[in-house]
Amino acid sequence: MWNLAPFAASRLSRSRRLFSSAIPGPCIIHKRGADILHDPWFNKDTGFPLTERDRLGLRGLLPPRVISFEEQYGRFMESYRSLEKNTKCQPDGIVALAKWRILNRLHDRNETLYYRVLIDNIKDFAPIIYTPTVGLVCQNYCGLFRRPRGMYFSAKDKGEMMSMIYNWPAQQVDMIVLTDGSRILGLGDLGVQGIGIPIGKLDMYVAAAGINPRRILPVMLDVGTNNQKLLEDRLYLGLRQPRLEGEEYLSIVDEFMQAVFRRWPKAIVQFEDFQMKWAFETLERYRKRFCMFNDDIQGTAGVALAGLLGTVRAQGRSLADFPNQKIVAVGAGSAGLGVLSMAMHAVTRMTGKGETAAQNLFLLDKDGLITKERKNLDPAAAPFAKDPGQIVGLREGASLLEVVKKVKPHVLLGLSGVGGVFNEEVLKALRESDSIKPAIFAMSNPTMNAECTAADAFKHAGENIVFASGSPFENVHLGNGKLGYVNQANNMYLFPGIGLGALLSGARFITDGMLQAAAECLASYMTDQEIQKGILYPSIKSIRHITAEVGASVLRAAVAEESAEGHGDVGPRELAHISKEETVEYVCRNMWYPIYSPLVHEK
Ligand SMILES: NC(=O)c1ccc[n+]([C@@H]2O[C@H](COP(=O)([O-])OP(=O)(O)OC[C@H]3O[C@@H](n4cnc5c(N)ncnc54)[C@H](O)[C@@H]3O)[C@@H](O)[C@H]2O)c1
Ligand SMILES: O=C(O)C[C@H](O)C(=O)O
Ligand SMILES: [Mg+2]
Repeated sequence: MWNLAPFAASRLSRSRRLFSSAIPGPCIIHKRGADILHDPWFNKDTGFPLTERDRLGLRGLLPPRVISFEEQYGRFMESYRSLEKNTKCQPDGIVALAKWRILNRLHDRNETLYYRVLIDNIKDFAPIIYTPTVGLVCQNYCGLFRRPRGMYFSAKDKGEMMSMIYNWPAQQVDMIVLTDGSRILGLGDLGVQGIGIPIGKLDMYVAAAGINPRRILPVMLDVGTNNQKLLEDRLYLGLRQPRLEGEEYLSIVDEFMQAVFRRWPKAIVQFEDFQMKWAFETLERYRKRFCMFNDDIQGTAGVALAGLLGTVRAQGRSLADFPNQKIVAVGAGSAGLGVLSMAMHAVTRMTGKGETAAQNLFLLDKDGLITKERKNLDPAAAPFAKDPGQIVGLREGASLLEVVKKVKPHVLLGLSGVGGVFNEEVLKALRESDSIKPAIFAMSNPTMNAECTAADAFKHAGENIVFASGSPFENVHLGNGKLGYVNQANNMYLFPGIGLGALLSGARFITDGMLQAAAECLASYMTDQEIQKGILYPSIKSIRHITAEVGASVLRAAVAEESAEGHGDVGPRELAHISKEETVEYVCRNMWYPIYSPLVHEK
C-alpha cells in the first residue's frame, strides 16, 4: 500500500492534495423532479433514497420501493443474459445489434449504472460498444438513432461555432474525440454516421481511464460525404453534399479547434478516423498549437511497436535484435505509416544510425511493394521505399506473395483495411520465415476487414506463430489440448492512457517523448513467461490497471520534459517530486468510478 513515511513533514500538505480520497462528495445539481429522472448523468432510477426523493421533488414520481445499486445491476445483467439466451440461433449481426441496443438504452437512461456494468464486464461488452460492433452501429446509424449524443458541427455552422460550443451543458470538458467520418474503421466514408466511433472511444475513456462521463464530448464534424449511397438515402441524417476540400475544409476544422480551446483551454482533443490526407495534415497543423493527438497514427504506432518488441522477446532474443527484424507492412495509410515511422525511430535510437534504420522495413499499398521507382511517391512513404536492387527480383509493385517469399519476414503486419489479403498462399509462404516464431498482426477492423482470421493464420502459417488482430477473435484450438493464443492489437491499450496522462500532467502539447513513454510502458508490461506463451498484450480485463501505468508514464515524460503545468490544484513542482509508484497512485486516485453520489440541489 501507499507509504507516506518518506515524506518530510513539510511535504504533507502537498501529499494530501495529491492523494486525498477520490470518493466523490455530494454532487451539485441545478434541476429538480422529473428533469433529474430524464438526465442520465444524475438519474438513479428506482435507486433514489427516500430522503433524496423528498429533497429533490421526486416523491410520487417513482414506485415506492427503493432498489439498491447492486439489485439494479443484477436486474440489468439478468435481462442481458436472457437476451443472449433468446437470440442464440440468430445471425451474429442481429445479436450484436440487439446487445448494443440494450446497453445503449441503459446508457441513455442511467450512466452510473451503465458504466459500472461496462467496467465490470469489459471483456464481454467492449466488443459491443467498441470494435467490432460499433462499426455495424455506424453503418446502421440512421435507423438506430433515437437520442442525440455528443455535438454535431457542420459546414453550415461556419461562423457560429464559438457560440455553439456553449450549448454543451457541462461546465468542464476534459476529453473530446473528434471525427469527420471519412474513414470509419475499414468501412470507408460513413459521413455523419461515424459519430458512433467518438462515442465508443469515449466509453473506453470512462471505462479504462476513469475520465468522468460528465467531462467527455464526442464530436462529429460534418463536412459532407462522398458516399453516394448515403447521399441518396432518404433517411441519411447528415449534410447531403460532397465533402468540403482544401482550405474550405481546413477553415471548418480551424474554427472548431479555436472554439473548443477558447471554452475549455485544458481539454484534450483526439482525432479519430480521418482519411489519411487530413489525418496527417491536421496533426502537423495542430500538434504544436493545441493539446491533441491522432489516435490512428500515434496511438496505433505505440501499440504496434509494443507488440513488435514483444515478438522479439517471444523468439528468445534480446531487444537489441529488433533492428534485425524484417517487417513487411501491408497498408501505407495513416496507421501503416505511423507504425513504420515509430519503428524506424526506435531502430535509430538503438543503433544510432538513422540512414539505415528503415532497411528491414518493407511497405506495400494497394499497388504492391513501394520502391523508389514509384510514381508520385508519397513523401511520408519515401523513407521506406526500397531500392529495386536491394533484394534480387524485388521489383516496384511486387505482390505481397512475392515479397513474403523473397524477404522471409519475421513479421507480417496488416493495416490495409482489406479483409483476407493474408490469403492461404501468403500465410503458407510465411512458413519459410527467417524467424523461429513469425508474427502475424492482422490489425484491420472490423472483423470482416481483418487481413486473415486467427484460425486461418494458425492453420496455414503453422502453430508456432504469434498472432494478433485489431478486432477480437477467440483463441484457436490446435488439437492435443494446445491453444493458439490470440492477442488483440488495438489502440485501446494506449489512447486512454495517453489522454489521461496528458490531462493530469497539464502539458500544453502531446510530444513524441510522451508517446514513446506510453509505448515503452505497454511493451514492458508483460512478463517473459507470458511472452513465451505468445501473449503480447494484457487481458482487456486489466485495462484500468494498464491505463493507470500508461497514464503515469506519459505524465512522468511530460514532467521530465518540463512541459507539465499541473492539473487542478496540483502544480508542476509537486508533480516533479513524486516517484514512479507515487505517480501511478496519483493517477489511480484521479480515476472516476461509478457509484451513486448524494445529489444536492442548488438554484
Ligand atoms: N488495430 C488498431 O488499433 C488499428 C488502428 C488504426 C487503424 N486500424 C485499421 O487499419 C486499417 C487502415 O487504416 P488507415 O487509417 O491506415 O487507412 P488508410 O485508408 O489511410 O490506408 C489504407 C492503406 O491500405 C492500402 N491498401 C488498400 N488495399 C490494399 C491491398 N489490397 N493490399 C495492400 N494494401 C492495400 C491503401 O493503399 C492504403 O495505403 C483500417 O481497417 C483500420 O480499422 C486498426
Ligand atoms: O477503432 C478501433 O478499434 C481501432 C482503430 O482506431 C481503427 O480505426 O480501427
Ligand atoms: Mg481509429
